[in-house]
Amino acid sequence: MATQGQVITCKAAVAWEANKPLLIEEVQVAPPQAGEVRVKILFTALCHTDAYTWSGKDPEGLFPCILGHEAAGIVESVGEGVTEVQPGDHVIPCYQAECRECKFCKSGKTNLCGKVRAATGVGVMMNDRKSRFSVKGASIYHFMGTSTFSEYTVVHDVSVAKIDPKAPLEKVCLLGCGVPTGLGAVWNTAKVEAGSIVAVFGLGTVGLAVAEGAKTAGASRIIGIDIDSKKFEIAKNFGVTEFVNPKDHDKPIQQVIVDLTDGGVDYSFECIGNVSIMRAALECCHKGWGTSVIVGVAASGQEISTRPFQLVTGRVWKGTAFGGFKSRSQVPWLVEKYMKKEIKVDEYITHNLTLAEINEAFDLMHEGGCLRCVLKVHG
Ligand SMILES: NC(=O)C1=CN([C@@H]2O[C@H](COP(=O)(O)OP(=O)(O)OC[C@H]3O[C@@H](n4cnc5c(N)ncnc54)[C@H](OP(=O)(O)O)[C@@H]3O)[C@@H](O)[C@H]2O)C=CC1
Ligand SMILES: N[C@@H](CCC(=O)N[C@@H](CSC=O)C(=O)NCC(=O)O)C(=O)O
Ligand SMILES: [Zn+2]
Ligand SMILES: [Zn+2]
Repeated sequence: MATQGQVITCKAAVAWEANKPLLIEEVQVAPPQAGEVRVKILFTALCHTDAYTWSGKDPEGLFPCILGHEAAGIVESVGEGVTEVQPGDHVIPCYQAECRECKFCKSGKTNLCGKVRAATGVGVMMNDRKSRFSVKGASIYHFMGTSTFSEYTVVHDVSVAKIDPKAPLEKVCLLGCGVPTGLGAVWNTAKVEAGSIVAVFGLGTVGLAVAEGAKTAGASRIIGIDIDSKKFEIAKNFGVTEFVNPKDHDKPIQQVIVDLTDGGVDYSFECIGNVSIMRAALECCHKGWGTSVIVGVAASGQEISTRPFQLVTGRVWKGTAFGGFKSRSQVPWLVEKYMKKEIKVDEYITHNLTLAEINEAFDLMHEGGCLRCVLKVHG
């Protein structure tokens, strides 16, 4: 292949500073080293976590960087020792790696992987602790080990899932983050049983995927809570059976939910990233068994609190990363489920733009009508 082993110059959206508009730059992307894969990104969506890091509130946020972690593309070239993917394979980059060798992977208790996390948290590659991106000689940090707001990116081989080449990349890019996170929070982390009463706080993509997961798990009631009543109509399509807008009530929202459910819900999910709502989500759970799962990502310095009595009396607080899914093993399975129409994906895509329009796409995220905006990255 003509580009193999060569530096590729291409377009990428660079976040030079927190909160400053992203700039489309000519970026040099170095060839993949041992254990690395260079991917031509065809489509990327925006997730709220990109906005969070861009805002400057992420303690791991480094600038300048190339954000983006919910995408799909085609392998352009591979470094030495890479055996599981080859040029031409269709792939989804995975910010949650899966090496199958580290103590996390072998534990059978978690989907977290320790192989490359120390490097991805500081915006570099494991091999030489350097970035593969530069602009006019200045190094640009990677983000979450994926950096998909670029025409080409370099990822670790443990951070890439090979998928069915027949899958439409402009849709299945969503299986890189938000949809699996919501489904997996229900199926893997909470393990919701049929007949359960479920509360979902925040009806963005992640919260709606929680609702979808709860519906397929056979939940009897799925209560959606959001401050924007316009979300309620669309939420019905994802399985939400009842809606509560905290603005319509004088009582604390946890009391409203407890009163609605004869003592509290079996499972609750916080899909916003607001520590006060995390408390409410725990405290609306039923005494003795109610379990609350934290999905939302809260800003640096924010901490959760509740009376320990809430836990003493049987409520359980959990959290989830990528919905507990083992990325390389299970993302291809999620793609197959989508192809068989067993899970929704298209329904979460409300907007389509191009990489050049990325700042408009971020603006859309803050408007009520946007779930996921998919960017066409090339041409
Ligand atoms: N743990 C993990 O692995 C992952 C975590 N995340 C995190 O999950 C969260 C959700 O992501 P995403 O769905 O993309 O985000 P969205 O912003 O699309 O969804 C959040 C929703 O919550 C609403 N909301 C805001 N404040 C409140 C409130 N006080 N009470 C009720 N609803 C409220 C928002 O309304 P409005 O739009 O009007 O503000 C919005 O509808 C984010 O924190 C994200 O970083 C995402 C992916 C993976
Ligand atoms: N750098 C952030 C960490 C944010 C975070 O918790 N990320 C989630 C994925 S969010 C995707 O949209 C995650 O998987 N966490 C596990 C991990 O190892 O990062 C911060 O410090 O707040
Ligand atoms: Zn995400
Ligand atoms: Zn591992």
